[in-house]
Amino acid sequence: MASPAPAATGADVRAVSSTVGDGGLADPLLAVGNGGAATKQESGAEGKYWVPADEAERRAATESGGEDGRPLLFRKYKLRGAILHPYRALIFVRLIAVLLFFVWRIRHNKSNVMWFWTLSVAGDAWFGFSWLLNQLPKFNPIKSIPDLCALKLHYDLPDGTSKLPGIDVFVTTADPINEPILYTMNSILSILAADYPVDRFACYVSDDSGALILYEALVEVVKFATLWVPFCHKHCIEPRAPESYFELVVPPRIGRASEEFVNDYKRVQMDYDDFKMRLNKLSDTIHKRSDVYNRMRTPEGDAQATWMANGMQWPGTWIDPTENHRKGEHTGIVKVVNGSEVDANRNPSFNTTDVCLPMLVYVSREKNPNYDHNKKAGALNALLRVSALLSNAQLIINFDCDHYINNSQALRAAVCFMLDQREGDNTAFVQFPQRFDNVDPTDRYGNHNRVFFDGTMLALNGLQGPSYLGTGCMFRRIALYGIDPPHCRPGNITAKYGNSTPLIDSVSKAIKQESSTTPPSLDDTFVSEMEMVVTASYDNGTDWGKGVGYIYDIATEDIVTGFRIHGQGWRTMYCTMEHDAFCGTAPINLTERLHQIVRWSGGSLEMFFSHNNPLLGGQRLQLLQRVSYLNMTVYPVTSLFILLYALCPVMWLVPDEIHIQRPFTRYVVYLLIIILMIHMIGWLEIKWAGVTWMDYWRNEQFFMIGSTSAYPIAVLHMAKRLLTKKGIHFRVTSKQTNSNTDDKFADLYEMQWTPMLIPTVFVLVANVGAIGVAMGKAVVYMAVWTAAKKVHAALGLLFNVWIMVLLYPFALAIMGRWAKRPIILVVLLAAVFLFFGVIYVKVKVDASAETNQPQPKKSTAAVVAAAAALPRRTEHPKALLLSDTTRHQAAWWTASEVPSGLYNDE
Ligand SMILES: O=c1ccn([C@@H]2O[C@H](COP(=O)(O)OP(=O)(O)O[C@H]3O[C@H](CO)[C@@H](O)[C@H](O)[C@H]3O)[C@@H](O)[C@H]2O)c(=O)[nH]1
Ligand SMILES: [Mn+2]
Repeated sequence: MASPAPAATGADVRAVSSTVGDGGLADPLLAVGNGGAATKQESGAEGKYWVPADEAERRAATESGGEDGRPLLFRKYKLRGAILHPYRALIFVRLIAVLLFFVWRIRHNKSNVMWFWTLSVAGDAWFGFSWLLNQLPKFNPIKSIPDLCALKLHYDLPDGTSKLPGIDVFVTTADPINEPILYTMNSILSILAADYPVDRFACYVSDDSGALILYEALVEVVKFATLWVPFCHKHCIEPRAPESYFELVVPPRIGRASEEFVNDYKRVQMDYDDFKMRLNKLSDTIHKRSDVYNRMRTPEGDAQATWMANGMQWPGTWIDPTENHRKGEHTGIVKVVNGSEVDANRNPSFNTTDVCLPMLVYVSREKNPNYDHNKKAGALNALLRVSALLSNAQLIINFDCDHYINNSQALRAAVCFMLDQREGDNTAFVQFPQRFDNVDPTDRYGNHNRVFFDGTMLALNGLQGPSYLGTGCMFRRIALYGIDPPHCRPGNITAKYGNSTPLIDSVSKAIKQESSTTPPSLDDTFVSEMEMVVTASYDNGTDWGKGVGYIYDIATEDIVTGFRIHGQGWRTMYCTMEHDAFCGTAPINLTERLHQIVRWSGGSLEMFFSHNNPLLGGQRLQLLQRVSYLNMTVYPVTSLFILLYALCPVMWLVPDEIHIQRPFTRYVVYLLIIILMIHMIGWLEIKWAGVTWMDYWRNEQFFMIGSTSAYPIAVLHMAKRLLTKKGIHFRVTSKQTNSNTDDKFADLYEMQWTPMLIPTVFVLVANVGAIGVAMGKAVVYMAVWTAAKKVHAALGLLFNVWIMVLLYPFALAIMGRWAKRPIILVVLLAAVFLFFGVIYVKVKVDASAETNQPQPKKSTAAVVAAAAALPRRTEHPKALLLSDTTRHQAAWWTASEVPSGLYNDE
């Protein structure tokens, strides 16, 4: 787990010694992990479970000098037979077991509540099916490790120049408040300082808020970058996002570090503090300046404009919003922030010629209330077009504004896959895992989602490749243009790119891989062309958002964009690095996190009910790749069954006894076998994925929380969309932290109630209450129960407790600040159990006093058991969240039928 301490030490060592310039990839077997202790453990796992898979290819390449003289730039590893064979065998055996179990249930259709029995068998079938969807694509995990040394050897020329391909880096931001400017600027600084030839990459920032403050912040970034970038290059600084660097690194002292480094460090740190101060003051500066100009130049009664430093009115949104100058309604803006000239005088002491910065471009596409802006996908497509005109790089990488480059070698790592002799030309994108540095140490809401990133995606890497996950993904430009991969012999280009002739020309240039070596001159005609391609109406009548660019009409553009690309026959690669490539922020507030999950799971369902349905679309999808997309689009449905089972304990309120499945003992034995098997498979997955039990467990817990809140809401949204045609609103995840406190994790304790949380509260209360009642029952009936009944009751209770344990992070969440002392929860729970127990005993004793009939009507414990019967996690669609190892076990939910038989069978 990403604990700040070991990371700090690592960064410190790197900064001081200046020796690690290759991102720590010298040993390819150390390719996964995030530093410190975790790395040690994981690298051990690597050596143990992974073996080279491409020795023959490498030999052939060496002998022949390569098919076309191009080098092999990554290494492939497969799972060692000692773990792969048992893993596959277990999956097979479990499949048989689940089928037998299912047949057995059908043949023993004994229940006195037949509708419940039928429902539970339907649930059984669904869980079994969705477990298969999740499990099958993991049959052959493959790890690919970039070979940075080989890349250097072949593409960096001895004269200091380079043959590396061009990269256009995209950053999207939508809101300067919810997405704090400081984070965005840090992300941009890490990009500008990345280890890549400065004339070969450019950074494009999309600002969907159209605010002057963001543009002026970029101007400040350029000023600070002229110091920061050479400092990073000179001392091999990691990470190259200054905020994280200064936070993680112990300030160097003379004696431990060279005097030169200490002096440079101090100077840059001071300059960084100044830079932050200027950023903080920007809002004020703009206000004051605008007041002055408005007083001087705005006639009485006219709208109060917002003014730029050069004395011109800002074309975007104004502080006092007015027609054509408000959020959602303003003209398009494209501005090259730094051009090519940089103030070289600012770094006289760094003795380096490396003062140039990559081109930095500010883009705010036109907003017009009469058009759908297609959220992030629309913003990215606008960047695609502007960059096509300006630099037209062959490769593109996009970042959310809160994700920075954590390993300066990351761009090079991705390029290794794109240029490799074997599959390079057919590789459409290289996806990196998402890592986060603001997550609480115990990762209460499973934000790290390691099971998904390190397990599921690695498995897909053995098929056609990982899906596109949003941020930290490098694309081949032509793959985004809807063009077929070379192995499919692309035909004529029929896609409609709109009516910008320079843009259409740039497409043919991109196909021929001609990058423009001479940047276009930014004259008026050219600037208006750039503004034309970011107008709100540009997409009309074109294929943008359909077959070209990032796909529209869905809450999650990522999964569906990746799907379309895979469907055309492209392959993709997954790249993990020992020192994490990128790092970002995740919502550690439960409500914020659940909103994110609603968007992801809602987007998945939207995809299922669209023409991008994995059963219909994607001609060239490999079978198992298709299965994995199917899994990613249907998994939220599972939550409906889970919710139903989790609510079963309310049955203790019903006086009649319920029998769903008999004979009971045999039933429980079958169930336990199936459950045990799913965890054995999970255990093997943990091993090969190099994740911890804690990651696995958090995944289970959060799947349960989501299944009783966010996923059912997504299903409702989908139903609404089918009826009303209105999609899910893209609610930008708030990255604001509670600034009134010093506590880095204050957001964790901020409880924000939303209706979505009600079902989970209900499930929690039902289960806690049921345990209390079960305890009461034990007091009343212990003396009359047979041994078998006691065992059954204990089993029921166990299941019930299991649900409670799964919902533990939720219980902490609703305690708000009180959760800082979890002991309060323990005491509270004990009190509630006692309360329900006492009430039960009291009611029962009173009732038997009246009727003199002490026999229990129905087993609480059994009912309780029902609750426990949950199926487990499913796959997260967009991965971000879900788990996936074992998913649905028919078994678990079947446990819900425990109530049926508890006291009646046998
Ligand atoms: O109208 C919009 C809405 C969003 N964004 C940007 O989109 C990115 C992602 O938005 P965020 O609210 O942070 O979503 P997350 O849930 O954190 O993002 C995850 O999920 C998204 C899909 O739902 C992916 O696109 C992201 O890459 C992935 O990190 C941010 O940079 C936003 O600025 C825009 O540019 N314009
Ligand atoms: Mn985000």
